[in-house]
Amino acid sequence: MKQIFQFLKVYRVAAVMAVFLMLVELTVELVQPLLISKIIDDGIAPGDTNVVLLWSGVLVAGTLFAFGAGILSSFYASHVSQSLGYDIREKLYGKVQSFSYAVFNRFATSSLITRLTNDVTQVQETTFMGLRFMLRVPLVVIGSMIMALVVHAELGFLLLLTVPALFLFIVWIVKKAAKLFNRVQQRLDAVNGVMQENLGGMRLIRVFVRRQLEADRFAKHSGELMQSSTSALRLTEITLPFIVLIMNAGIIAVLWFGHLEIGAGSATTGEVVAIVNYSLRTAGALSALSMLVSAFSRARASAQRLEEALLTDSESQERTQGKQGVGYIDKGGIAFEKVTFQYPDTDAPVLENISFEARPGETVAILGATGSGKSSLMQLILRLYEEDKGSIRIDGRNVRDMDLRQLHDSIGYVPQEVLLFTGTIRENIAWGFDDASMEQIIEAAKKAQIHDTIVQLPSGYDTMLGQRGINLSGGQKQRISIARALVRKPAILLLDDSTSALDVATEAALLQALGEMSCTTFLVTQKISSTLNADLILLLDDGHLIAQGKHKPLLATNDLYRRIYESQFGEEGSHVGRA
Ligand SMILES: Nc1ncnc2c1ncn2[C@@H]1O[C@H](COP(=O)(O)OP(=O)(O)OP(=O)(O)O)[C@@H](O)[C@H]1O
Repeated sequence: MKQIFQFLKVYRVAAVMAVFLMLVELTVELVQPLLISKIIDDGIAPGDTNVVLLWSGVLVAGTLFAFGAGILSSFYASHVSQSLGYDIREKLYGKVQSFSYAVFNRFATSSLITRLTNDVTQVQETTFMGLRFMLRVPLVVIGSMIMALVVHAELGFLLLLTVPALFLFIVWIVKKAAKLFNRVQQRLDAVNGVMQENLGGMRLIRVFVRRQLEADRFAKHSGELMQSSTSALRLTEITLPFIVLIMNAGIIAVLWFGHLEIGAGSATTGEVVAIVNYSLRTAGALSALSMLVSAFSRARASAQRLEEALLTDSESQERTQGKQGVGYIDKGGIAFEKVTFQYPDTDAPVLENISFEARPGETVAILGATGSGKSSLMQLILRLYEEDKGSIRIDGRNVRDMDLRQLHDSIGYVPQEVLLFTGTIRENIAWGFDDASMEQIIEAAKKAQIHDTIVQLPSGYDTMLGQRGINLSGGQKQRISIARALVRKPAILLLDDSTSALDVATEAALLQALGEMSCTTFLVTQKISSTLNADLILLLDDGHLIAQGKHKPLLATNDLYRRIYESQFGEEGSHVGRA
């Protein structure tokens, strides 16, 4: 909670104003029963119309004043709570952006979305309620008790008996409910997770006839959410009837003893009415407290989840800025020296003792079975993860010493899973390199073999892409993604199985265009056709670099490479290839 309170500091003036105006409103409210008792005892009972008119006038003026103060207090409270929500969202979003890739993967995306939306809203709403009611409730209760004691000590004492017991009961509820609401938020994460997967994979779900199965999975998680929400709400909802029951018993006691006191001449009717009035106000305040309990319990759970994310370490300055603050790559020569890497929280390394050297401008093809570590190797070059042993050098400099931003600026990366955004094709190609001119965009699109396709579209480069590029074919998406990597003229180009959807002719044209560029290219591929002209082929098997070299020597000396070759070109091709 401490972190969240820090956010309030900026708005302390408005928060104080909200509370101050609420106090004004409250003071008037607390004096009202006293005025009513005066009207009854000094005006109505003796039949003095002037007294009735005078105090009624004061009562009406006070009520209007309280009304104005209440509205102004609400204005300030909503300003504070909405601004607070905005600030927390901003800070959290920035924080998530600053997570290292390993830390980012620790949080489920759906959980981060719930935190950024639902959890922030909970805190926001409770802050509003807090400013308006959190202080008001205890003050109404304490103020009513004091005023009741002032009006009539013995009858006021009855009120004093009931309130502490109720207060302890509410504290118990708050503690219990916080745990339950925490579970509600976790289950909400799960529902969001399933929803995200389902909406993202709608096409696959239909094709695999999994609609019913997925609907069942969703219903299961949604049912669990309903169950935990119901238990949490049930617990908080019993608070209200319980409070009303106890307070009504107190009011009956006040009326009973009040009538005895009036009979004995030691209390007036006005005093009994005033005490009943204070009891009713206390009951109202405690009922509001029961709603606050529910909101506060939820907000507490949400605040804890927000703080967990806010207190998670960002990527270190040293890691992002580099020890020497240098990162731009001149030539693009890459050397791996006995590199071993293991993902955090896993049992075994996914890459072991990898050594190779790619000279500037060379094309390196990485070949290997699925799961052999090809993508992981690329992630190490990008420094999304860092090696555990050995070193990676680019142009002779250890990547660990390089400025991460500059390093990424010098690398063009095309991930295995193409990600396009809602926007025009032009915007998608220029994404990450906003200064790109139209000529540069076209040049990149030509090299990526997608220019001819784009110009045939009715709106050309201004064609709007739907969500994730829904209106394009798989191969078209891949090529736009490649154009995006090329437009920045990178020193190093990493293509992670990015040509899988291209036909052989288009792929050959693309590789030729890439070969004419001066960048060092890493090409993860399953197709031997892509490796034929590579300067270096790395053959990975279960995290080990079992062979490296050019096509012909590998074909002649390595059994696995030859088998892969033969599986794609047939044995005939193998003899031709070796010749
Ligand atoms: N974020 C991660 N956390 C833990 N393990 C991971 C992570 N990413 C990948 N792995 C594991 O590392 C191993 C290598 O994965 P990697 O993605 O590098 O293989 P790959 O050769 O690129 O496979 P593919 O051809 O199927 O893309 C796999 O066993 C995989 O399960």
